[in-house]
Amino acid sequence: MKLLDKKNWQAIPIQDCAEPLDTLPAEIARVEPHPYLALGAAYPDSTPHCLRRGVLQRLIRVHEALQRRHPGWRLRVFDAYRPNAVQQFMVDHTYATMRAQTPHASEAQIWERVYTFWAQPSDDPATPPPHSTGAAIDLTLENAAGEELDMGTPIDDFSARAHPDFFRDQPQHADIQARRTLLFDLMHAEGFVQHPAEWWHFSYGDQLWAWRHGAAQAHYGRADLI
Ligand SMILES: C[C@@H](N)C(=O)N[C@H](C)C(=O)O
Ligand SMILES: [Zn+2]
Repeated sequence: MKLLDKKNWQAIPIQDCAEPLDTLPAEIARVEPHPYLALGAAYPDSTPHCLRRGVLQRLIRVHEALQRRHPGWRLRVFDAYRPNAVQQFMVDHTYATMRAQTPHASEAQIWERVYTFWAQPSDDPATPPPHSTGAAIDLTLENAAGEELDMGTPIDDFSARAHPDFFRDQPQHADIQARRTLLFDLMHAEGFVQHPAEWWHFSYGDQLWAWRHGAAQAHYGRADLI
């Protein structure tokens, strides 16, 4: 299952608007400890809990809209800014995990699976992995009791169940599909686009956004280069 053709979106030109990275406010919940820090990823000059200013402003409006619909509920951020070195670390980690879990699979089969869910690490400023732009975010919802809602899979579940519409024709899981649809609708209303293979990944203004949005240019390139 290859859902993204890199040729389609990584060729889109980037005109970076040079907004700074801003830290997520306390009212938006975070997955703690940060999952990639916990795995040993290094962030020597940065924190994963930040986004480009305009992207964060949109996310705060999403959060306010969620609270109008469901008082006390909060967005819960799993990952936001991710330098290219961390992208490489997580791709290597996922390859090693899949290698151990499927010893009979070929290298090509495993890489195909890895790159269904991860963008290719790249040092080329013309092809930044989405999270390295500070314009992409992985997130879910929590209720007023601070409990993470059941979205059908955890974030970074690398299976077909991660597909946003996986539960759409399963009436017994209508509650899960309704929560996925709620997250999508709230994010979409603020201009975010969703990754076609992952219910939890959204972005605004990066190349993937431009491709899915039909825009001629992306607004955000690698955040460490501005
Ligand atoms: C795997 C997930 N956490 C993720 O962020 N995937 C996208 C496609 C990425 O690597 O940018
Ligand atoms: Zn993501």
